[in-house]
Amino acid sequence: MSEPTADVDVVIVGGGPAGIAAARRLRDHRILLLEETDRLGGRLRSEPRGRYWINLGGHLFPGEGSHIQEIIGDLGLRTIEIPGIKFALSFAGRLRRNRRVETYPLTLRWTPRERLGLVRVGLTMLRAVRGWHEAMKPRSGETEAQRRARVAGYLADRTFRDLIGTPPERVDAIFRAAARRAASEIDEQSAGVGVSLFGAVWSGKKSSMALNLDGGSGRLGEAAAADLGAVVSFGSRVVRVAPDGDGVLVDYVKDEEKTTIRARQVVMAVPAPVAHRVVEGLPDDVHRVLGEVTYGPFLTMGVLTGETGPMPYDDIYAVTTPDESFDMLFNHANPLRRGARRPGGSLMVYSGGAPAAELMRKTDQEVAETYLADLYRLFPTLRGAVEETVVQRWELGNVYRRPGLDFTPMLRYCGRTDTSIHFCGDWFAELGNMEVAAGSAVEAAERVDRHLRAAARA
Ligand SMILES: Cc1cc2nc3c(=O)[nH]c(=O)nc-3n(C[C@H](O)[C@H](O)[C@H](O)COP(=O)(O)OP(=O)(O)OC[C@H]3O[C@@H](n4cnc5c(N)ncnc54)[C@H](O)[C@@H]3O)c2cc1C
Repeated sequence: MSEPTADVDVVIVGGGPAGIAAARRLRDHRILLLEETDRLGGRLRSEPRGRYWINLGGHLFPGEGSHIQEIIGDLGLRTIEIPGIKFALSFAGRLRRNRRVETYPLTLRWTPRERLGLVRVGLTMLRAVRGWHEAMKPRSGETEAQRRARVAGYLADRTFRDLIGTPPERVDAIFRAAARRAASEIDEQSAGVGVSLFGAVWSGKKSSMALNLDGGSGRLGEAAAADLGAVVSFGSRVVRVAPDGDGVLVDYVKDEEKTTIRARQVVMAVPAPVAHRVVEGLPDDVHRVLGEVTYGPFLTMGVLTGETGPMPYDDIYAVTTPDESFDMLFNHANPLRRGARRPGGSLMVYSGGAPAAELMRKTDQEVAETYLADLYRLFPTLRGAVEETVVQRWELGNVYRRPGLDFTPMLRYCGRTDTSIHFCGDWFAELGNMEVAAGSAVEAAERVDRHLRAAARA
């Protein structure tokens, strides 16, 4: 093991959207970004395939005025509008499309008992979503971090199951599939998490789910890596972060060799369980919070297709599929479907929560066979058109708030001015997304910047 060297102002651990945002904000200092894998982007991942891309991770980008849009613009990238239907529903053998999403269930054939159950849960949800929209509005004098904490507290004292009760099985199946967008089950996630999933979808034109990154979400990490250059060290797995006098020691393993570097400040831009494992010397309550943040798995499969004519899903971007082995299907070629229909296409299917954990234990080939069997049944014209499948396992797929998590020790810690280890990431929200990751990273980076400037003046 090499001797510690007092080398840099800031070490940033993790090169997902949070690490990228922090590195860009701190690039005027001497920084080093340590990333375990051979790429930046974290859970935003896609691979180019000709004019299409295979998508494997996050893909819905926030709009104008967001931190992510600022990064995208600075890097010379651009988001593109998704023209297609964002919330089709395939259920009981029929594909529902084109109507307002909240009315889909009303078009299904239900028994009187199911219909009554649906109306009951529908009214509960309408009230709760209205409350969520109210909670989302910024209040005067409030910082973004304070607003985020307040929204995370919305209906955080009970599970989503507590809120919706147990509706008849077929009604429940729709809610279960929708809830798995939070990589968890209805009885695991807080009611606020479940409601936020529906709130984002029921926002109509204001929906936050309307943009893709041109060329695929993987372009963000590629462009950021090119832009940051030599300050990124790939293949560098951080194994220990420990305060040391007025600095911090960071141990990392690269090419099987352990190196220790000394930094004045460290930004931890990794999932909470990783931070919990590697960071030492934290106050007990902060360490405990890191260990209590909950994640659920996502299993995704990208599908490259080579059809020569139109497909029944060409005008759709997303379909919820409660009857299938996957929870949702995305048509990643939809944003490119303007003008004449070009041959080929790209789809992604995913499972979240308990079914994802179960299916993840199978081999890639078994996963592909399971997913493809359902895809072919849904869209028989796909048979013979699939050219390639890529299976991706995300064990820490998404973070979701469980009822009862007291996040205040972490927020109090972030408010301190005497710390050298800072945290950011999507786990600062009740439900992970790239904008929270970037926003919390900019806040952490600003604390670091203030600290370094104050130290330089002293
Ligand atoms: C299938 C899927 C779909 C999603 N869809 C969307 C979406 O449409 N819109 C949206 O906003 N969000 C979506 N998300 C969530 C979004 O991807 C995350 O919220 C976001 O990537 C979080 O960014 P982050 O930087 O906090 O963490 P991550 O993206 O997880 O990045 C963390 C980085 O740290 C690195 N790392 C971990 N441990 C170490 C270590 N010990 N040493 C060094 N490096 C380490 C990792 O390799 C990784 O690069 C989706 C996620 C998945 C999996």
